[in-house]
Amino acid sequence: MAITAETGKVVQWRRWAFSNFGWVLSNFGSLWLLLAPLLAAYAPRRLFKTYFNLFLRRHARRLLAFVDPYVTVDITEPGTSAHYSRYGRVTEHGDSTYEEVKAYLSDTCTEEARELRAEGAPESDGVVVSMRDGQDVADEFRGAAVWWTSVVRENSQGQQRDHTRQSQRLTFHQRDRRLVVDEYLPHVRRKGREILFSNRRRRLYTNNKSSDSYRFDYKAWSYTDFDHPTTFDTLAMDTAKKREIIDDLDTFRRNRDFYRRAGKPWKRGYLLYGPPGTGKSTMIAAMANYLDYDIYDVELTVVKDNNDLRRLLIETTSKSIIVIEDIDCSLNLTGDRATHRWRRPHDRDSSSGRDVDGNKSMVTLSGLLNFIDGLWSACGGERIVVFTTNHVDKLDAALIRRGRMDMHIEMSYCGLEAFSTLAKNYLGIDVDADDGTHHQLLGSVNEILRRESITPADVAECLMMAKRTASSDESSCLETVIDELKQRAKANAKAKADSEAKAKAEAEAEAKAAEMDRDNQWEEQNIVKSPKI
Ligand SMILES: Nc1ncnc2c1ncn2[C@@H]1O[C@H](COP(=O)(O)OP(=O)(O)OP(=O)(O)O)[C@@H](O)[C@H]1O
Ligand SMILES: [Mg+2]
Repeated sequence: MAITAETGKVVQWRRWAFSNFGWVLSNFGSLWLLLAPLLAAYAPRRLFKTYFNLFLRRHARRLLAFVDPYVTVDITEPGTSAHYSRYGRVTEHGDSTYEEVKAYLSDTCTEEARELRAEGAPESDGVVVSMRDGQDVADEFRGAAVWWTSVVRENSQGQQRDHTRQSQRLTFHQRDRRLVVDEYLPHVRRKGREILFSNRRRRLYTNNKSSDSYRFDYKAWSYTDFDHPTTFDTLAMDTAKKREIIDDLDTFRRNRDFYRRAGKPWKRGYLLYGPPGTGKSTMIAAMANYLDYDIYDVELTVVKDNNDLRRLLIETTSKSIIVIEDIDCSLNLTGDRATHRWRRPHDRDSSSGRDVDGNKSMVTLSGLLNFIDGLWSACGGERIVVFTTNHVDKLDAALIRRGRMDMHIEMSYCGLEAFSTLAKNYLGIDVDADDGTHHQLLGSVNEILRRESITPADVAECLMMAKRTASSDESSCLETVIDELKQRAKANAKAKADSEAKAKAEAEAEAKAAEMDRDNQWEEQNIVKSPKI
């Protein structure tokens, strides 16, 4: 039988008729009712009344279940103390079921409903379409038919509109009770949450100074809307490597039940390493856009101690990427785990371990390890942790071991595949689809990229220059790009030679200073030891 709102109406009608019929039967149709005067005559009056009532009620319930096998559940709008959370409107107790059900119905069932209502979505520019009061829609779950009705209840405080509470009423056959309660309703909530989540704007969070936590309006995180245009399509890197990362993210996202079965918290760590300008931050944006997650960008230097770090973690939501950029710049690698302090050489007084504001950070390496995979890290689930670094060899092995940082991704210099993505992004030239027209030019590009270490950021800059100066002709565009790449390679080589020369000069100066120190010490010792004349 096709399940429609009409069928739902019939069920509602039958339900009404049966329930009244059932009441009549249970009160007047029972044999016990006929025997009641006899019993009343011989049994003590009070006792008779109590037993008779109990008996009637029990049997009335059974009879009702027989003649009216339909059950209803109301999911009522939260009270006036409700507010909006990340997933929609919730009460003080954080119950967002009503909003989740509404979102589910707006997506799944409204095709059938003819009278709809539209409201602005709380966290996006979109609208939430829901059923008008009194409308019915049918749904089916694993062969069980259910009907949803939107109903309005007048609150006991008055008849004004302000005091009405909206409910979504679910009707189903009582034989499906377990299926509906244990599986269908959780399914509706999950789907509704997903819909609310995909409709909202994504956020980029950063942590506030924990030294301000005494302020009454202190919040651990501040945020702005996250609107980064990068996707995996525009990310320039080796295609096979990109595919591997996307597959890994998919596997992570899909395998909630696997993580539960395996007894592992539902989270995954990625370590992105490589020279500056190879796309580590860009990769994080692509991941967030692909997964539709928020980003929590942790600035460790303003975190006071391990407790504050833990508090930051607790205040993150699931479906998020927690990022610590340039982790090598924050970590002081001397000392044991307990005394590893986080500091940036340029903004800390190294003798006191204080930041520029004089606040002492007590975050230790073990605090950070707990942050990543301690007991607290399991709360919420569905989290990704990303570290970026330019110097992977400087990091403590415990920090990046597999299990903490599950996947190590090297972001490296630009190759021809990455170039072809960038050429498409910036110039609209599809190098892959080239029929041989630009064979020679591409060969030159390939040769330069193989010979020189040019980062995707540098190539992107060259393409921008070419776009500004060259004509729309593809060949002349590519020629300009080649010129730019050559110049860039020359400039990089010069910068490299300069920095090597500078490093060499500094090393020589240090060696000279050390030698002078040694000479001075030797002189001092000899003067002291030589006998006075
Ligand atoms: N792989 C890439 N794909 C696309 N664009 C890239 C890529 N790498 C770099 N870019 C471009 O270069 C700019 C700088 O890249 P990004 O900030 O991601 O580098 P990074 O590796 O994070 O550098 P750093 O180590 O200095 O933080 C980006 O804004 C982007 O335009
Ligand atoms: Mg970066």
